[in-house]
Amino acid sequence: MSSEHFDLVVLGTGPSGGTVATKIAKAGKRVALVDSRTFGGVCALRGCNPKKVYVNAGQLVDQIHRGDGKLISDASVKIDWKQLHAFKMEFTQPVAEKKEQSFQEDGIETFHGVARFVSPDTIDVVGTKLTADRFLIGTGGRPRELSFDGAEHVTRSDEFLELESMPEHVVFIGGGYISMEFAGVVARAGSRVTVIEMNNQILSGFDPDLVNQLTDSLREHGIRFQMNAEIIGIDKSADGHLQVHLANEQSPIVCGLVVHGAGRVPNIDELCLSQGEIEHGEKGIAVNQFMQNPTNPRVFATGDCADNGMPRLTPVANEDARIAAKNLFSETLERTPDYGQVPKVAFTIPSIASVGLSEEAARDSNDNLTVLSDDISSWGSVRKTGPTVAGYKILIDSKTDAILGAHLLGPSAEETISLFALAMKFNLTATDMKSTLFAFPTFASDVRSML
Ligand SMILES: Cc1cc2nc3c(=O)[nH]c(=O)nc-3n(C[C@H](O)[C@H](O)[C@H](O)COP(=O)(O)OP(=O)(O)OC[C@H]3O[C@@H](n4cnc5c(N)ncnc54)[C@H](O)[C@@H]3O)c2cc1C
Ligand SMILES: NC(=O)c1ccc[n+]([C@@H]2O[C@H](COP(=O)([O-])OP(=O)(O)OC[C@H]3O[C@@H](n4cnc5c(N)ncnc54)[C@H](O)[C@@H]3O)[C@@H](O)[C@H]2O)c1
Repeated sequence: MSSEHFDLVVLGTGPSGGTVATKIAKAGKRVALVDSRTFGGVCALRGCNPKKVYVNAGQLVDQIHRGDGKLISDASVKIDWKQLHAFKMEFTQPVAEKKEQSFQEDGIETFHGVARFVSPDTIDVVGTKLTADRFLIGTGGRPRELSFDGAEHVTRSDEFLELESMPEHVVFIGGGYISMEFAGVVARAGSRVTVIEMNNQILSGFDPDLVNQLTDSLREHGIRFQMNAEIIGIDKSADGHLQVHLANEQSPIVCGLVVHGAGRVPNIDELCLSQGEIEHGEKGIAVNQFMQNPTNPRVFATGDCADNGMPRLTPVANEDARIAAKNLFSETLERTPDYGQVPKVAFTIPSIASVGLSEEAARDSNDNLTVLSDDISSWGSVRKTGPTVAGYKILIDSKTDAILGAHLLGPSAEETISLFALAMKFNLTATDMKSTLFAFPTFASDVRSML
């Protein structure tokens, strides 16, 4: 059994682990990098990037259908899942090899297999022992375990992204990011869609009024919602159909595919963290403001597996990585993350976005709240794309003119929200934004009219 010593061992090659490994290796340290799956992490291989290829297809079909008889005269387009999958592979296929090669060119030693702590300064990777002065854990997240009978029939998001055909009826469990992004594409491709949500609202982190506006529009596009629903089991019939049984419903929902969109949890179960004396809990690996674990100071954690109190998104993982890289070998720990205001976007069709406080939180914390909001489906910028839904809600402190939160729905909401994130990070007031000349005609130029 071999054993090697490194300055730093990094677990996970996603946006956070990969970045830290590269920065520290470039600073001259001896670095090992381990992943249990192909190199590249969730975002590049099984998350943000491949997902966006699918969303682009759904948006394209949507825009063509909306423009029928207005912008164009023949809207006969369809999604070919086999072709779409092949196009997605153009982006994902080269990642693993290119990434690993690039890590090795930076002098990083790469290891494949599940990493497990055997002591506070040693991990085991399929029989090889790696000891280190520092460890960076960036093992990300995984879908939450589902506890009902027949959960093995549920397709996870990474498996969904490998499908080359889509059945006539698809059921999504949960009405969060993953379900609502995929559901929009599947519906635009012509399949029936049912979303089963345990709560009374989908997309819980977004503005409820805009979510209602979006939900009404999704219903018009044939997406069916079962709210406040509890799945008690899934059966597979002899002909391959799945039957989803809900509490308080006599007949099961019959479909060809059930997709997991019921939340993700930190991917830490296999790490044997207790053997490494690493404090952790349900929300992930404990970290202080320097991204360091309080019970094993050799260990730092970043991204989706870290209990950093932040949304589990790539920009957060990147910021964690920036800070961990500064602190890992620093004699004085002083760098802390500057997350600013993290913009959130669900790439629904059209997209919904949010930054800063919700209306409820702004009301609780501010006596001088002004709420600017409207349904802007009839605005020229929106109608020029063909009819769709759009709206906004902007929260302002009427005394200081500070922007407290911004919530957008509609074409380009995914881009426009970052203007608000920038304004809020650098304390621009509502008047500052309103007095800025934005290029016209663009969705950004609508911001002046919103304020
Ligand atoms: C379908 C989907 C779509 C998403 N879309 C977006 C989006 O549009 N925008 C956005 O900001 N975020 C999105 N996310 C979230 C985003 O992917 C994550 O926040 C981000 O990837 C987290 O990065 P990370 O560095 O924490 O680790 P990850 O990217 O999760 O990578 C972790 C790596 O660790 C490896 N690993 C796990 N356990 C071990 C072990 N024991 N030993 C060795 N290696 C291990 C894994 O194989 C993996 O490669 C999406 C997620 C999903 C699932
Ligand atoms: N655009 C993006 O930034 C993006 C896209 C995809 C994923 N992500 C990340 O991945 C995470 C996971 O995504 P997700 O969509 O799986 O989770 P989510 O947390 O966004 O939503 C999960 C939903 O499932 C519901 N739910 C949970 N268990 C259920 C059950 N048994 N039956 C019915 N409903 C149930 C919840 O009430 C919730 O509405 C996100 O929180 C986000 O951090 C981000």
